[in-house]
Amino acid sequence: MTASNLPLPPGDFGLPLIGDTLNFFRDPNYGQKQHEKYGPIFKTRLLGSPTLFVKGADANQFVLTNDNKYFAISWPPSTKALLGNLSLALQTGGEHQNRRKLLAQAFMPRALSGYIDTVEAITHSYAQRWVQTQNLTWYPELRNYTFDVACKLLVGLDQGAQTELGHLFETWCAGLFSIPLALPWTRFGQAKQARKQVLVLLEEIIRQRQQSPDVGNDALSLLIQAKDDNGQGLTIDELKDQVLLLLFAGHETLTSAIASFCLLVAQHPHVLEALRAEQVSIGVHTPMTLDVLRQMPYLEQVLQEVLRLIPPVGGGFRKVLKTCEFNGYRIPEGWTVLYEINQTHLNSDDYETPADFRPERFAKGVRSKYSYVPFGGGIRECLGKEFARLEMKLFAVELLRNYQWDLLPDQDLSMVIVPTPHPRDNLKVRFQTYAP
Ligand code: HEM
Repeated sequence: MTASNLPLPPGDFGLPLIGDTLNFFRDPNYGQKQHEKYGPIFKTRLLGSPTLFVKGADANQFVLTNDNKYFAISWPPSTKALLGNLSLALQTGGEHQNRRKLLAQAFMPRALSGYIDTVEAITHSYAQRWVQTQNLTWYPELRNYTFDVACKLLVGLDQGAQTELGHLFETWCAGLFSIPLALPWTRFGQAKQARKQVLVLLEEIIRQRQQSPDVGNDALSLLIQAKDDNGQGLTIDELKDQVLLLLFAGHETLTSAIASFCLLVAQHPHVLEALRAEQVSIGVHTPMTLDVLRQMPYLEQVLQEVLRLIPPVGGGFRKVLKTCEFNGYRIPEGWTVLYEINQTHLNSDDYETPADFRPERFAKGVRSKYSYVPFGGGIRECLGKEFARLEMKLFAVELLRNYQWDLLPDQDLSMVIVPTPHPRDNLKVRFQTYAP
């Protein structure tokens, strides 16, 4: 039997045109409920496109190892327009591979080692401010923190969140997943305008850097000098789009990840106690190095479990390039597929009591590569994965060694999922210095 004779997966297209779009965005448990009804693969309609939701290690492997053959990355029209044509996120095939290799130079171990001091210094200065404030609404602060780190490490800019670039970047971000109607008062229109202004500022930064005798030691300096296999460097237009992508890709995701770490650890005092004990056993190391950071197995397990239980990216969209078969079902050309990271991580075949926060479950590593995919996989696996893990660890180490944070009463800790998971009341805490 050929793929075109096979049945379509079960499911319901919902309302004409909009299908189940509203339920998908409004109900954090939408995927889970539909899977309970239809099994590990179901069809519906999202943003006008017939869409298949798939979860589980086999489905992830099928989608992620067939990028370029059966599938291609897919973004909503607003995101495409705001990222720009020269962004790695939109590039495909050989061009994507070539650019990925070039950009990866900013995330090699040598580059990462050079970022440690900067992350430590920014984390320390934010933490000192939080001690002064004591009672905090933490999430917006954590967003400023990750943006400051990204600005400094990517383009050498200090206190990025307070700059014009920071303000414009917020307006740009707000339009990324919006209705693509470019009018002066729409979110998309304002974001397009902000994109133009952001690109002007990035161009100024890049030109100054190119003319300066001091090349700097941030990602931009590496990207300005980087060459592909043909000896070609990035043009200024491409540099701008790629830097904008990197600023975006790491900002919301990392904020969500460190906020979830703070929340889950505050809710599980025995985990906090074991984390602190591990830090005591390691002792003080100045300067901190990648090697020392590798000697923290329990912290590693905790961070893995945080990204399992509350993955910052819930899944990835792909367009079907060619009709194919999965698990006896037809996957028709032109449809959209969403591989679901969050639902995969809640699979009880791979994780005992999957809803519980139990870092020890990772003591023996992950069961299979595709059952644990917080950073995706295959040729589009997160480019900033090692950088993200480094920043999460440095942030955690600074807090575990020196501070105490307690959740304030009377707050709504239920999760908002869009654009990335965070507590509805933005995580209110009492933040103090810690003396063992
Ligand atoms: C905890 C933090 C992060 C998480 C959970 C995360 C997750 C992901 C995931 C799931 C993908 C693949 C999406 C897909 O398959 O469609 C991805 C792609 C990507 N990420 Fe991350 N990410 C994080 C941090 C970062 C950071 C810090 C950077 C860079 C500074 C970054 C840069 C990228 C880029 C450039 C891509 C696109 C790769 C490509 O298309 O080839 N990410 N990320």
